[in-house]
Amino acid sequence: MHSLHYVGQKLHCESVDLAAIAQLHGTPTYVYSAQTIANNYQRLAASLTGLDLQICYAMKANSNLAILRHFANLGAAFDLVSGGELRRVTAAGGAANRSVFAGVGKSEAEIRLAIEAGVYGFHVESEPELARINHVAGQLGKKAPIAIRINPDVDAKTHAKITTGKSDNKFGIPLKHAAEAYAAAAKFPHLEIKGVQMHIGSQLTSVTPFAEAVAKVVPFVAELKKTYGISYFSIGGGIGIIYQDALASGQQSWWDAKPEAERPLTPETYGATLKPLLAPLGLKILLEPGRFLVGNAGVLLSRVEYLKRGANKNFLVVDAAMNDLVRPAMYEAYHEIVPLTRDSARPALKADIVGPICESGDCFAKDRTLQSVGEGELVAFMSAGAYGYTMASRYNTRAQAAEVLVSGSRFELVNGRESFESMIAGEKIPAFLKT
Ligand SMILES: Cc1ncc(COP(=O)(O)O)c(C=O)c1O
Ligand SMILES: N[C@@H](CCCC[NH3+])C(=O)O
Repeated sequence: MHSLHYVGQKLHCESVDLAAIAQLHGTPTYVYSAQTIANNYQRLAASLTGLDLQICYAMKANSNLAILRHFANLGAAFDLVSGGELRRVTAAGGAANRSVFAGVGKSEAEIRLAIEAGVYGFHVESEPELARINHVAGQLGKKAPIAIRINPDVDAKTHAKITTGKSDNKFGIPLKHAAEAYAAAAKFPHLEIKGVQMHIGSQLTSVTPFAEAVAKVVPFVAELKKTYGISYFSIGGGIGIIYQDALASGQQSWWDAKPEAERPLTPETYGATLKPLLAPLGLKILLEPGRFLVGNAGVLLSRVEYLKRGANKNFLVVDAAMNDLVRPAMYEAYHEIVPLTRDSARPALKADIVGPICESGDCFAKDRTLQSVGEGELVAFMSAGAYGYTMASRYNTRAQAAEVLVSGSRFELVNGRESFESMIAGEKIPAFLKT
């Protein structure tokens, strides 16, 4: 469920007409719904009541400071993957001491920053990393809390580029080597073994791989509790969202019309399936959802620049591009595209929806049929709240988009459109080129 819906013919986010935001702040602009995020968060937390639960929002999905503060207010901690993300948590007023630090390539400087900030746990991805964390903690005269990321070798049945729990992915330590890794960790004087972690992939639309992975590692987790007295098990993130039919799925009626067996993965199914596997462990359970919490809470607003006729198809050239939203180019991802003002009396148009960047891959959709769009009109790319702005680049010297947060009938710019001056601020012409 989400808060994007038509009021009459105008697409709204909560009570705000999205066209008013586009008018005021221009396009391309990301818009997020605070209400949808809160609903997603509370619904997921409710599905696991009874467990000692901490949601660590995977901030790589959307790390705007306003979004982070919203999560902090809701009681979330954070799953972070870089020193930069840690600094964002602090800047937003989030709790670093309840947050966890993942990633295969943590630098010494990042480890130092995280120990000083008092992170809850380092999610360690290799044996050399154990040695490095121990070394830095020793220099600081501290003990660093760690959990080892287990790679359970389970097929997440998602896009090949976003699966992480198979043995040929770079993530985690294979289950069969994990006992040895923990034994190695126990020997380091500046490490405190605190937990265990796994994350099998992103955009999972069935609960089966989650259940398979949890069931596979639970016996080992119970062993760790006995041997090392670990206190937590992080089962990662990965819950998928609806990309096709994104707009309609915001309404209860869409769900009611579907037979139970055909409903996409819900937090209720996720919770009901995993709770019986996790509860007997008697451990704190951490979840690291990203996309599920923010994906359907965001849209990317864009304006149609041209309707161009090709030899055998139409091209709708919009002012957003792959630098703003790279998912279609990178994963062949589907994003629903809808008009901000609908008019069913107008003929439908079939076209490729493309951006202005000089790459054939700068294509959001092929042969898509859109209702009521033409030159100068506004469209929304649905389900763009996760891995949208955070994956943006400046390719073709395109400024990064603006971001707006909506709450009820209020909205505020939470990141202004990047200026040309700030894009080039770090660049300079060296003396030897100056004549
Ligand atoms: C360690 C870790 N935790 C959590 C996530 C969040 O994933 P998602 O946005 O699919 O929930 C990711 C990204 O896949 C991750 O690498
Ligand atoms: N960035 C990806 C998901 C990868 C998640 C990060 N481990 C996406 O847009 O779907």
